[in-house]
Amino acid sequence: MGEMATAAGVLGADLHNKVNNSKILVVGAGGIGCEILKNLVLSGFKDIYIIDLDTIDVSNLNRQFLFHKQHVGKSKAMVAKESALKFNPNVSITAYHDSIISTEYGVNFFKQFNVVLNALDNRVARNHVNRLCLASGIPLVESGTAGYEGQVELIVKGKTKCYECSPKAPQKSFPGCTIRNTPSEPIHCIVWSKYLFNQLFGEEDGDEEVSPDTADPEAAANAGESAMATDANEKGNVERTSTRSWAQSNDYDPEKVFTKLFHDDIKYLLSMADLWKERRKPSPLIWSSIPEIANNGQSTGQGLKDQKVWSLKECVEIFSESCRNLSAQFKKLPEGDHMVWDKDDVDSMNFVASCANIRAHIFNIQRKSRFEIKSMAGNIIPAIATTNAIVAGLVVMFALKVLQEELEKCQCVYVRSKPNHKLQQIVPEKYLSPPNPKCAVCSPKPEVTVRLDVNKQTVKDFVEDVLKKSLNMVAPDVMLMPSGSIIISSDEEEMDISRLALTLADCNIIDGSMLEVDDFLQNYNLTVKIKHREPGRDDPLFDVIADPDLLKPTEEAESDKNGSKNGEGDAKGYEDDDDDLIMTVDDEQLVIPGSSSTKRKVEEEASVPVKKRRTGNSNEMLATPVEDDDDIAIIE
Ligand SMILES: Nc1ncnc2c1ncn2[C@@H]1O[C@H](COP(=O)(O)OP(=O)(O)OP(=O)(O)O)[C@@H](O)[C@H]1O
Ligand SMILES: [Zn+2]
Repeated sequence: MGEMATAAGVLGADLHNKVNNSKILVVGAGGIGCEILKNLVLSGFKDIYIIDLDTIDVSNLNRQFLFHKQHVGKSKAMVAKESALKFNPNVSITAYHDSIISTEYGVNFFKQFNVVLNALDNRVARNHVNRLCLASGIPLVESGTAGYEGQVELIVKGKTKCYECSPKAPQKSFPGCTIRNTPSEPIHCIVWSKYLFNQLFGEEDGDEEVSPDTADPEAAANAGESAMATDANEKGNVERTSTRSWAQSNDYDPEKVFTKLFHDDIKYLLSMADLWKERRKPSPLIWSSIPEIANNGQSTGQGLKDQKVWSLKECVEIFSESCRNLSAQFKKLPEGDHMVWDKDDVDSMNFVASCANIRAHIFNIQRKSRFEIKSMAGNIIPAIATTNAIVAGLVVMFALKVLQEELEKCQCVYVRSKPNHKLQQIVPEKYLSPPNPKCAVCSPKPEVTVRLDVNKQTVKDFVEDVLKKSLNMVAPDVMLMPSGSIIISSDEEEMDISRLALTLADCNIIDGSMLEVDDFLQNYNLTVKIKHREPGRDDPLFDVIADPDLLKPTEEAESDKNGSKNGEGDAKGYEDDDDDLIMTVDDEQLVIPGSSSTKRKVEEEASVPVKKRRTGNSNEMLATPVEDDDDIAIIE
């Protein structure tokens, strides 16, 4: 009784009633999701669905307060439900231990809710929920945090921009040649070491080669001339059956592995002389005479072991030890099974940190502490419980406004690490951001151009890399227009598997071809125009361009690459999928929809009043007169 009266008292009878009768879906039961669920239960929501695919890890316990030690290893969704019910046993909570990206949760599933609240940690799932909410016409409250920064926004089809309206900063990826032949930054060595882990102990992936790449266009002229080059195959990989079988046949002996990777392969690279014409040469290391190279003044933190930069000798010792431990673990696995790299596993992390530093030394790159490597390798920004709590509070406030049909009050809100000049740390935008009319997802007739080499791209890579990884589809069907001939069918029985190995050109897909792509799971149709292009050494294998204006060779389009990189072709970077947050202060993200050249960052940096600049903007809603000049307060 008392509880009911309190809730109605705070919300008012009308909203209280709406809250009582609404049905809500929470996607994700992690840092933000737990907070949201608690807020919903305490605000009087009575019918809540929650879904999470994961189980509880020890590292979640510091901030995901619905979970305790005894829950480690159990389903997040199920435990979150049980814990939240303790606050109010009269609430109905339906929990799914499952991925939201599965066929069961299609448009009809989404349609039963009044509002969907995202509490996810990766772009793939966020894009997917975005599409399903657009397709089912259900409002979506999207949220994310990164350390002290956070963001909450409402997405309603036709009224606001969608999650995919503005291009996200491309996930970092590096050309294979840089990783394998010519690293120049610590991250290149870290990525290489993670690949090495997978080649030796993890899931072997042909895109994660660690041996010298003799097909490097920069060295093509003289690759293969050295005495050692006899074993290079036509794909440019030094033939050693596979790195793994080579290591296995040598019983993972640290000295042999070391010599192969850090001496022989480096000698081989040196033989590709063209690579070193304008670069500093790498220096091969000899196992029996590792030079004494100490921390040489690099930052050593405040004495914390993890924050010291290991000496080269220490690196080699740690490499040996972790290599031995990992191979012992690996041998215990059933035939065909493999390990999964985990930043929190001591040996896995030590292996990557030591290999990265040894390689860095060889290439004259600064070595890093284990701590720094861990955050780079895991691509981690530590989660802050308070930011999650603030964001989750805002999410539920947004949900209340949606129920009251006050969409105009749901401007995007930013939580900032430092106060702005008005001393605000929780900063709303002044207006709802309108949809981008050229959005490849929510515009009335979505269309993109994909530039690639039609003679090299295989159908399989087109599906996996372009349609799935870059355009985030789940089960695409592809028809070549205007004939309507089926190139790819998501129905396995209909699909001619032998076609996957063909190139696009083999299937008559050439420069200027038009494809109709349909993902029935997402209710998403997209027209894809193909533009033939042969990528250079450091170019991604393909790129996706949503805004046709960017293709015109005008000065502006050339000088402003924003928006031209919706998807990064070479998706072999160091990104983990649970890393990208919607909030960054990277100007890549700050593109105003509909305008290819105006960036908010630019607006703030220039002292020209925003009002003035806005009038020149082609976009109707953004051109609305503003009250004062500092309306958009997001920018660092
Ligand atoms: N496709 C998906 N379907 C359902 N839940 C998902 C999906 N993708 C991610 N999630 C869940 O979203 C939640 C995001 O929470 P959070 O950002 O706190 O991550 P975490 O994995 O709990 O912590 P951390 O990544 O910091 O170790 C996670 O519990 C994750 O399992
Ligand atoms: Zn959109």
